Amino acid sequence: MTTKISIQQVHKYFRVKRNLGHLKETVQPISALQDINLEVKQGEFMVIVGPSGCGKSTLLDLLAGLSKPNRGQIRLDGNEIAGPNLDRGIVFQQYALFPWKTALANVEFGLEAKGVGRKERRASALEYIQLVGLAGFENRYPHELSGGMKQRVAIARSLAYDPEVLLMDEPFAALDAQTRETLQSELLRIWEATKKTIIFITHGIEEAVYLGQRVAVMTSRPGRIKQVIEVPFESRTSEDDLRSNPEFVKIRHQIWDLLKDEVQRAQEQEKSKTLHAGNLKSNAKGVAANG
Ligand SMILES: Nc1ncnc2c1ncn2[C@@H]1O[C@H](COP(=O)(O)OP(=O)(O)OP(=O)(O)O)[C@@H](O)[C@H]1O
Repeated sequence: MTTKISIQQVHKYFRVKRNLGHLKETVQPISALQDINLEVKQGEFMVIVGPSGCGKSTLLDLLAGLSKPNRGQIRLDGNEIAGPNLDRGIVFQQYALFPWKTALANVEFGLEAKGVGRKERRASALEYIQLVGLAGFENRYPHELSGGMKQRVAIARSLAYDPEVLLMDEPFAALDAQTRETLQSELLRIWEATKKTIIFITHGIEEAVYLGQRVAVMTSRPGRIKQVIEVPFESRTSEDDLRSNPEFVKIRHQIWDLLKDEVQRAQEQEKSKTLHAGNLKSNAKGVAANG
């Protein structure tokens, strides 16, 4: 199968200002991603899983073209990603819908950006509203829709302008467990129907194994790809209860084994960051009291 996205030796760091209390403010680089290498095939469903703060969203921003790597390259169909483009659709955790537009008008918006005529726009938007299971709700405003429905609109909007790749950053994380499971299987159905290449980011191991044909497991910060696990289920949508399939349970354990040390390390990083910030505060107070 042809390579759709190629990530080669990507490094990303941020410059962070540190106020050392009594000392001058300094700027330090924080390494967010280190030596990321990953190939995603045309039509593949690739899931990226990793502990909190490991750089998942940073990687997605690079793929979206919202920021640039400090080193390395990301290519789409062999061309280096130079910025945001309609060839990539993004779905975020927060629905990012226009509150003053109906569900249909929200979906049409992407088509407007692409210069599609009014009549065609409406027909196409209705088709996508139907694809995500929202027929009958097209004239509702976002505040009249549940969280799951809003996320369906967001997915329809991203699909409507027919991107090559769908980038999804924890799109179901804010939903309740039942809605999340429903949307996971809906997404698989949509993926099978549209044959899009999907890169899906999550914290959830079960979600990763359920959705991904392959799951890339990341290390704690600086994020690297620790291992890529194949999930060899032919058709996820035709299996009744995939989650209790022994192979599913085995892969879930395998990923947890890879992740648990990383999660612990990420928690320790978080703790020391909080402690450090606390010390700086009390240092600064001490200086103020002494001065
Ligand atoms: N603009 C920025 N400036 C400075 N540091 C940043 C910036 N964006 C991200 N970081 C840092 O880079 C690291 C990776 O952040 P990122 O949001 O990509 O992680 P994540 O894996 O998506 O986290 P989460 O799962 O909690 O959403 C974190 O330590 C974060 O604090």
